[in-house]
This record gives sequence, C-alpha cells and structure tokens, in this order.
Amino acid sequence: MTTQAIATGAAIRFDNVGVYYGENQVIEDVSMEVTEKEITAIIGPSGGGKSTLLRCINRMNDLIPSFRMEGQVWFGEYNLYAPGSDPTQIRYEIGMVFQRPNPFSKSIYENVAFGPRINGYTGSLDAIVEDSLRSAALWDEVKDRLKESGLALSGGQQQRLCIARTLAIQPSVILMDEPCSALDPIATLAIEDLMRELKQRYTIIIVTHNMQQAGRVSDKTAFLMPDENRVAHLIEFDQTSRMFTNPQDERTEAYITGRFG
Ligand SMILES: Nc1ncnc2c1ncn2[C@@H]1O[C@H](COP(=O)(O)OP(=O)(O)OP(=O)(O)O)[C@@H](O)[C@H]1O
Repeated sequence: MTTQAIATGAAIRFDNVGVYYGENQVIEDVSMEVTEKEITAIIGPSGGGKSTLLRCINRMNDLIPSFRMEGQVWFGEYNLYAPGSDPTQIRYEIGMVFQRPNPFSKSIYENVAFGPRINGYTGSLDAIVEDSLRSAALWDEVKDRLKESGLALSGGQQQRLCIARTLAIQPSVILMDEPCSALDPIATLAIEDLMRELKQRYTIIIVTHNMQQAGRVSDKTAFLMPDENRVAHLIEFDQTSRMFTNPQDERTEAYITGRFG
C-alpha cells in the first residue's frame, strides 16, 4: 500500500461488517458511511460493540488473537482488509486517541516528535512539534516548558498532548475512544472545542457514552445496540440533529430519552 493510494479519499465505509471473538459474534451486519471532515459519533449501551467497531477501522482488533471480521471496511478507495495491506501504515493514516491520556514518559517535545522521527520525517521537527501543539490548542500553555515531562501536565492537557502526538503523524482520520471520560467538565469542553476546530481538516469518529457530548459535537450519530444474544446491530444512523429530535426507531428514542442503557 502506498500513502498515495489511500490518500485518494478519507471517508470510511463499513460494508456488512460482522465481528466475532472466537465463537461469539458481537457485531452483525453493520453498513454505514462516514463523511469526510465531519464528526461522527458512535453511541449505545455498554458492551454494545462501539469500541470494537471503532477499532476495526485502524485494525487494532488484529492484536486480539480470537478476533475475526467479515464484510469490508473501506478508507476512500482502499480496502483496509485487502491481503497485503499494512496495519502499521494504516495507523499512520488513521490516528487514534484513547480513553485515558497516555503520554510517553518523555518530554512534551519528544512526545510529539516521536512519531515523525520514527517515521523518517525529513522536515523540521521543531516546526511539526509547534504546528501540532498549536493545532491541539496546547502551544500557548506549554511553549516555555517543552523539555518538561508530558506526565507533569494536567489530565486535560495530557489528552491534548496525545491529540498533538496523533496530529504529528499527519493522519487524515482521527479515531477517539471516549476521549473525555477521564476528564473534568472544563477539560471536556476544551476537547470538544478542539474537535470542532479539527474537523475542518480531519475526519473524526468518536465513541462516547455521553449523549450530550454526541449532541454537542457530532454531525452524524450511529446508534449501536446489542440484541438478546448480545450481538450488536446498527439500529439507526442519521444526522445527529435529526436523530436527537426525531428518531426513526423506537429503540433509539428509548435510549436517547434515558429509558435504558
Ligand atoms: N478482547 C475481547 N475478547 C473477547 N470479547 C471481547 C473483547 N473485547 C470486547 N469483547 C466483547 O465484545 C462486546 C462488545 O464490546 P465493546 O468493548 O466493543 O463494547 P462497547 O460498546 O465499546 O462497551 P463499553 O461502552 O462498555 O466500552 C462485549 O460483549 C465484550 O465483552
């Protein structure tokens, strides 16, 4: 796979995706299309397959031996599961931010420079570090302390550092798995502001337990729900404004009005 081949379109498309862990099917027949430069939220009850679906996109589930996927996931014109496609390369194109901020035990500068450095980036590291920190709305807070440990920052700052680290590898898609669940409300709002800013340049897919958050930041929402056999289905996928005001499925309505989950 060449970067060029996959750079032709950043939108993600799921075609009839099913997921198994060993004998257990956990997701059945998900088809949906994520639009470029929008924020797409994945919501649903606990155990409903949200993280699993997200991790299908950057092939993180491949690290789990019992994982098996049927169907296809497309990144633009590129089939992410085509024989010979390289998960490492995919993760440069499709970055990920995790639930708990997880900076390396290195300086703020080195946290951001790490990815470009190991990726053989030939431009100016200083410039990409500054640019990534600015894009993550952290530069002004850390520009005078770049040599300090990333672990010395507050939780919200650490999460923005992790976002800067992701931006430094120059992805076009950013996956966020509950990025605010370890943060206080003010740090959460700062990340949400940042997401709105970033969507001008990146396609963002966020898993969130927090429906208010999905309502505040996302353009479209996917609602996943497990059936009585604990197999998750895509119940509804729509513009967030429409889903939250006029859901088409009664299970969506029950969930967003807090009647279960
Ligand atoms: N590594 C794994 N091995 C086996 N089963 C797994 C594994 N990871 C997740 N599962 C199962 O897959 C199903 C979906 O889990 P997943 O974590 O994707 O749901 P989720 O909606 O993200 O949940 P939560 O909101 O609680 O984080 C669950 O039944 C879970 O037990």
